[in-house]
Amino acid sequence: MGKTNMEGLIGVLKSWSVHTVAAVVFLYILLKILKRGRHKSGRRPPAPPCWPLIGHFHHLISGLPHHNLAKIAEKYGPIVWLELGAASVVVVSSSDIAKEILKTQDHIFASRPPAILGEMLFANGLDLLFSPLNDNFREARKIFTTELLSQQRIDSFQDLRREFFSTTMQRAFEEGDANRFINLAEIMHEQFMSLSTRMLYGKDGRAHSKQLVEFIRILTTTGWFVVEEYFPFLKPFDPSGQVKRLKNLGENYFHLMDSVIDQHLKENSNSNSNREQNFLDVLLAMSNFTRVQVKVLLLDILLAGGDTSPDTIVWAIAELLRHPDVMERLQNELDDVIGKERLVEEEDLKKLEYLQAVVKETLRLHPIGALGVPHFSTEATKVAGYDIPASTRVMINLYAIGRDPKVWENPQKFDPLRFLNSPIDVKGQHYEVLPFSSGRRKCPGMNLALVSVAYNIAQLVHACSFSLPEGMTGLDVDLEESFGTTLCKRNPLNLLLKRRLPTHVYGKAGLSVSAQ
Ligand code: HEM
Repeated sequence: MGKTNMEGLIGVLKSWSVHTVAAVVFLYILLKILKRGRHKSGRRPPAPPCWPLIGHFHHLISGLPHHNLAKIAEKYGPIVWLELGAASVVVVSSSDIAKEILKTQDHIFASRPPAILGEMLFANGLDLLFSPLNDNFREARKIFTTELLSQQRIDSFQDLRREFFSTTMQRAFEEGDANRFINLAEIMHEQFMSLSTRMLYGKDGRAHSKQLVEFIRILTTTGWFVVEEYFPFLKPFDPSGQVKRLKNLGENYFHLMDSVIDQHLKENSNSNSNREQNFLDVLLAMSNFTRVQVKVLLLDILLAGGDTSPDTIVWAIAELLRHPDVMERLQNELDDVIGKERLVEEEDLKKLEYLQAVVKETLRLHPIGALGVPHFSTEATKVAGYDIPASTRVMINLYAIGRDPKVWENPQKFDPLRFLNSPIDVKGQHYEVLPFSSGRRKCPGMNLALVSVAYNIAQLVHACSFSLPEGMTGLDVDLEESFGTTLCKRNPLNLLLKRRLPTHVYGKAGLSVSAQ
């Protein structure tokens, strides 16, 4: 829910006539009375002051939502009750309470609330990301974890990752040779989009389909905040225009994927080769999956697996540029373990302890899913001694948890040393740092993300030297955030990339080696 989205809400409110306002206020009061009847008694978590009609929305109007919610938590405590229009929301900002939600009471909180985005683009939550806790969830999760994201499958994509990183590096060096800067996020997004579609259906979607590239760009850059989700009685009138926009976007995607699937089936029937099955083959062979379901499962990966790793890599490089001592130590580790006569390989990653610490520290400070994906309670329960009714949305402020001063010493400081010789990991067993969340809904792409992120950072730091635009030093690299599909760096990180190792090393790895 970024600033522009809140401006959208204000715009919608401003455009209402007196009659509309009166009708809405009436409906609001009615809703409140009904709700009070439903949640008769109980001790709710503390709540900041609330306004009629919009509830607590005004606390989120300016600034970034995860920052605002962290400030509210500082004042009202680690579990807070918010009314956002008609939706009841609990926001959790401490590791202890996150553990209660994601472990002790995972069976109650592992569902998803209904969402307009899920309805319009994901066929009413027929995918995994938006699916409530039901048989569809269990089946989708199983197919992801066994057929696409298992360790064996991840290993089988190693050559692809090497190939696509080489393409990225080649392009960056060509630009560097011509003294042109590259936007790191841009080339990383391109790499991961090509990689995702190759993993999913064996084709480089970026190279093959301009429409797909455009669709992903629109989906990830436009606001996801839909006013009507919080004021459901407005949905038929669609005052923000978001409902129609998402519906059109969904229809475009389904159409686009139809042609990808048709083409895939045609090529399969024409080919007598015994190529290995890809994920689309597996999905199409599932007799109980409809075509719509196949399309929304593919969209989960295009979306959840698309920007997440590249944006994390950009954060890591930005932090390394701001901390030359950390950059130097990482380069020294890479030079000691790999040497300067070859490029990094994925087998090297487990020997690179400091690199692993850099990855963890980046994820602690910059969890790209800052507020996770909303959870939803399926029955009434108690958390931290408070009564939480059924059908309550739960947001876990993963960003605030990673920076909790009660847990982390000097929490704002980028200091990978805190993870060296420490048992704390980022894989969901230690609730002090939860970039991938934990429990039944934990990110199923975690192991793939961890290897891809570590590999790309290692390659960039070992094989490339970075220069910033003239007059800039590392300290001028800003850490301003943008809150959208991912919590990414707001301003582009423009870099001039040159070769750091002897030229023949790149030649041996199949890259062209024109003089610098
Ligand atoms: C640095 C990279 C990534 C981070 C930090 C990250 C983080 C997250 C988080 C916080 C969630 C929400 C968990 C919850 O609801 O409690 C999530 C869900 C999900 N992630 Fe990731 N993710 C990353 C990369 C990936 C990748 C590479 C893929 C797939 C290729 C992926 C696929 C998914 C899916 C399908 C879900 C929905 C799971 C469900 O609803 O059961 N993610 N991720």
